[in-house]
Amino acid sequence: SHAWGYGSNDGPEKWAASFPIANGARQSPIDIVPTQAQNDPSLKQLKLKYDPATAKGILNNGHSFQVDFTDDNNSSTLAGGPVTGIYRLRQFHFHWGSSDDKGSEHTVAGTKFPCELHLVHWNTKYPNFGEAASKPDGLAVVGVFLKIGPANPRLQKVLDALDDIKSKGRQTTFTNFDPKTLLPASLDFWTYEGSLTTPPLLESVTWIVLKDPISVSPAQMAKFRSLLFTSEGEAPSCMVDNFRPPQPLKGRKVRASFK
Ligand SMILES: NS(=O)(=O)c1ccc(S(=O)(=O)NCc2cccs2)s1
Ligand SMILES: [Zn+2]
Repeated sequence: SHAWGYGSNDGPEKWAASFPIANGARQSPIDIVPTQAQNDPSLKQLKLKYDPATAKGILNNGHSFQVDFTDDNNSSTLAGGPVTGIYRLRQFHFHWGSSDDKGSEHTVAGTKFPCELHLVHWNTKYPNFGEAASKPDGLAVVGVFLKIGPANPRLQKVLDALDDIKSKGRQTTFTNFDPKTLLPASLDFWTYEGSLTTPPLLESVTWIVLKDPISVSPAQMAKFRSLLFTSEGEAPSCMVDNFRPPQPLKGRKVRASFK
């Protein structure tokens, strides 16, 4: 079966058995080394247009939690930056650690952050998300680091919903939310060609990792860690350390949108 997780028996070191692409040429995440990233003046400004009315629901999927968006029109889109065409927002989710010294998937010159936000978009040149997810230019994921600091009021609506989705399979409505409020002031980014960081690990993602983090407080991190990997009725297992470690660069170039 394709049951995978983040434990010692089903975690990232075991994924290649069911998903051989885990050892592929463009796997994610990676360690971003700023001094080795090349500034590319041809990179366009990132254009993010999000309509809060497209927020639909929030779900504990047993690996993370995600906020899903209606993606049957171009109300919430990404364009510009390294991509050609228009990509539609599908969902956003997070990865985090059991303590503040780890949790992010991408690292910056070896530095780990306690949490990382991913906003998942799919290329509208394909008929739907599933089709796009299997194409080399099918997805674009914006990554945002979270750094310990003052409580971030913009996170609160998301964190307050977690009480209703504590265990795997729980979902609830989540509307009228603008994910743009979760972004830092600067949209400076690094970009490289990579993959999904969870099975099926498809090599279809143009990664757009923002240079500047947003803040999260220790109390807010505790809310993330209050979720469970497990369903109601199972022996509870805290949802923490749901991150894949950095993967080999294998000759890929990381470009920077800034000097
Ligand atoms: N951490 S990440 O942003 O790289 C993501 C991992 C999984 C994502 S998904 O929700 O798009 N499902 C992926 C798919 C399932 C079946 C076909 S594709 S996004
Ligand atoms: Zn992710």
